[in-house]
Amino acid sequence: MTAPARVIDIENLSLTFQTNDGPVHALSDIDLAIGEGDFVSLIGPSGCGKTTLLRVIADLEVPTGGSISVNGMTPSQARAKRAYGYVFQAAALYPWRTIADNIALPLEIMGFAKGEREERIRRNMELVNLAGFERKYPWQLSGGMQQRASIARALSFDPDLLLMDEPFGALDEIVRDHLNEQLLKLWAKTRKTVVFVTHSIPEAVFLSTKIVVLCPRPGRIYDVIESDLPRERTLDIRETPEFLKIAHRVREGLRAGHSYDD
Ligand SMILES: Nc1ncnc2c1ncn2[C@@H]1O[C@H](COP(=O)(O)OP(=O)(O)OP(=O)(O)O)[C@@H](O)[C@H]1O
Repeated sequence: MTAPARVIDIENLSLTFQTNDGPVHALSDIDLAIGEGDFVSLIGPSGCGKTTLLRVIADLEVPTGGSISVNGMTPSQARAKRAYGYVFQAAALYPWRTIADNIALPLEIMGFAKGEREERIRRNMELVNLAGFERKYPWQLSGGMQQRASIARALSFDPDLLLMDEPFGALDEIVRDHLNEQLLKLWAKTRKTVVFVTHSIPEAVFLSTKIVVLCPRPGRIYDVIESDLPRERTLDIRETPEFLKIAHRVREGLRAGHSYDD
């Protein structure tokens, strides 16, 4: 079996923000390889650079040192080629547009013809189990449904890479569990590569093929855990010794990198 192609290659990457209070070392000495079809979670305490790392991949921040390639290109080339879809913590849907019209937005910007737009809206709404809600407005949907709509929007132009910044962080645990299961099914069906930011240990372990534990000041990688759980999982897996072992290692990493002075 050949090794999966590299989608993201990060070497010795750093990013220092210059602020009025002096430099902030948001990322330091980051080395990370993400293969095609991987589901990678970034987990760590507040301020350890999770969002900054995701934004570097998305070309929304420019590193101050080291190198990064996305699909073999610079992040800016990858962004120009629409290599990724981005899902934010808040669903960020336009309240004056229907769900279908929100999903259509990137397609309109990219100049897709009307028929193709409609087909993609239909396909992606089905993928996130929102068929039938096309004409609703975002405020008529629950928080979980809104997040599913924003995932459909990120997938509408069929990027190979999905970047997700704590998409389910604001939802209650039962809804989050349900969306985690749906996201895994969607990942299995679409074979996307996913980079997912979370604060939740069970969420990271349940979803990921690889878990990256970060620690702050400066933001750096403390541990990278390759999961040996089967790719097809249901929530019951959280009771198994294999799951608990990985969760334990993540917790140890978080504890080691944590400062209780905050
Ligand atoms: N534009 C910016 N200018 C200055 N400092 C910044 C900027 N963006 C982030 N930072 C700082 O960089 C560090 C990392 O921030 P980042 O938001 O990436 O952390 P995080 O791990 O995603 O945190 P959280 O879990 O709270 O979202 C923090 O100290 C933050 O204050």
